[in-house]
Order: sequence, then structure tokens, then C-alpha cells
Amino acid sequence: MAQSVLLTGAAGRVGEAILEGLADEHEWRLLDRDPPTEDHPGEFVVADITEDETVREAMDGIDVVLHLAGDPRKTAPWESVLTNNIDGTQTVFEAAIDAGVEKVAFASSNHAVGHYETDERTPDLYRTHDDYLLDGTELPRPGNLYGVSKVAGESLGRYYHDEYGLSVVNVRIGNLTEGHPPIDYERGQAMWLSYRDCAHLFDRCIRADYDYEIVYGISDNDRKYYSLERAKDVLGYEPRDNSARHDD
Ligand SMILES: NC(=O)C1=CN([C@@H]2O[C@H](COP(=O)(O)OP(=O)(O)OC[C@H]3O[C@@H](n4cnc5c(N)ncnc54)[C@H](O)[C@@H]3O)[C@@H](O)[C@H]2O)C=CC1
Ligand SMILES: O=C1O[C@H](COP(=O)(O)O)[C@@H](O)[C@H](O)[C@H]1O
Repeated sequence: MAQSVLLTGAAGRVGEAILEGLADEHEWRLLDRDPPTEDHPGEFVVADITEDETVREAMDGIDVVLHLAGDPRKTAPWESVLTNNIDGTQTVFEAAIDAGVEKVAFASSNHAVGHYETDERTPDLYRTHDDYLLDGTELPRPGNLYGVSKVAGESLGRYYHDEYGLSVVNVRIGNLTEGHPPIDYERGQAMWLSYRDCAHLFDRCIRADYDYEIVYGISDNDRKYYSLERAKDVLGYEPRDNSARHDD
């Protein structure tokens, strides 16, 4: 059944992948501080996620929020992640609760656990013979301040789930690259997320039933060091791509 979905950060790359695959599947309201540059489904709200009133208006009648808006740079300074990724995410969750939204899927990141990639573990970690796997039950170990902001977002989701019963899934996205895995970049190949797997994964976040979850958002890469079991079991994720099937 079509759901009414608010997609924040709709003008970005992850938003593009989702809309490429799912434009006709749901009723969309798109939000971004940048105006649209291409045709898009549904209505488009040009707003900053830190603008409380506008975000509240954008939540009206929404069933599910896919919250992508934020500063995606691993080198982002604290001032930016504090405003865009932490304060903005809190504004989105608060407005979602007040509007009676059922589910929020939060675009978390591999950088929430970046410091598991120690000198001792790498580069073997990125290779198929190594069986080390993170599965989402491990404690966060952010690799930079951007990663800290993603852990904060996951923690906000935990609070809004426990306090208000909101369904929350945190998708620790790997490396979204269109058409092929990153070239000459083992880490990126291990955590590649294809555009079609990205769209399918967020479709499952819209349709599945869950309480509070942390899942990894990557394709079914031979090289992976992130488990896909939780995404498969809880969301029904069925990835179709694998970086090993592409020439490096
Ligand atoms: N692309 C990737 O491989 C990965 C992305 N992510 C996360 O996914 C989300 C989307 O990332 P991308 O699409 O790659 O980034 P992007 O930079 O292409 O898109 C982000 C969008 O959010 C908007 N935005 C940023 N701050 C905003 C604010 N305060 N108010 C309203 N809109 C705002 C920007 O205008 C932009 O259109 C981010 O939260 C990022 O941290 C996480 C892991 C990997
Ligand atoms: O969270 C993110 O992660 C991806 C992959 O990280 P990288 O350090 O291997 O490049 C990154 O491309 C993306 O911009 C970022 O938002």
C-alpha cells in the first residue's frame, strides 16, 4: 500500500537514488534547503531542517519519514554537524512525534563505527579472506566528528522510540556510488551500496514493521565487514548487487 512519505535531504545523492527507484511507489513530500533542479514526484518544500515551524508543517499527514538531510562530509567541522546533523535531527524527531508519524528511518553512517578499522585490522578487514563482521550490536566507535553526529542521531532515535513508541531504523549507509563500486578503493568496495539496493532498502524501511533497529546499508559485497543479517531479517532486505561482480 502506498504510504505518505517525507524525504528530507531529497536533493542529495541518497535522495536521488531513492527517488529513482521509488518515485511511483509512495506519496512523496520532499524537503531540502536547496530547491529541486529536476522533475520530482509530489510536492517540494524548500526549508532548513532547523526551522522548527516549517518542519512541523511538512510533517502534516505523513506516515513515514526518511531523514537524510545533513552535512555528509567526514571532514565536516563541529559547528556544521552540531547544527545540521544533531540539532536538525532533533527538530525532525520532535516534529514527527507531534504529528503522529509512525516510523522514522535515519541515514546514519559507516563513520559511526569508523574506529573499529584499526591499524591491526586493516587492510585485511577489506578483503574476502577476513571474517571480521560488525553487526550493529557493537558499541559505536565514531571515526570523526561527523561520525559522532551520526551516533547522536541514533541516540536521539533511541530516546524517541523508548519515550514515545516511535518506530526507528538507523541505516548505517556504506558508500553509495552510482553504476559501479568505487575504483581502486578497497574500503569503498567492501561497503558499496548500489543505487538500486539503496532504493530497495529504504522501501523496506517504509514498509516493514520494527521497533528500534540499527542495520548496515551496503550491497551484498563479497568483501563486506558489515553484517546484513539484521537488515534481511527485520526489514526483508534482499540486495541484488555485489562489488565483486564488477571489474576493479
Ligand atoms: N552518500 C553516502 O555514501 C552516504 C551518505 N550518508 C548520509 O546520508 C545522508 C544523505 O547523504 P548524501 O545524499 O550523500 O549527501 P548530499 O550532500 O548529496 O545530500 C544531503 C542533502 O541534505 C541537504 N541538507 C543539508 N543540511 C540541511 C539542512 N540543515 N536543512 C535542509 N536540508 C539540508 C543538502 O542540501 C543536500 O541536498 C546524509 O545524512 C549522509 O550523512 C551516510 C553514509 C554514506
Ligand atoms: O558517511 C559517508 O560515508 C561515505 C563513505 O565514506 P568514505 O570515507 O569511504 O568516503 C562517504 O562517501 C559519504 O560522503 C559520507 O557521507
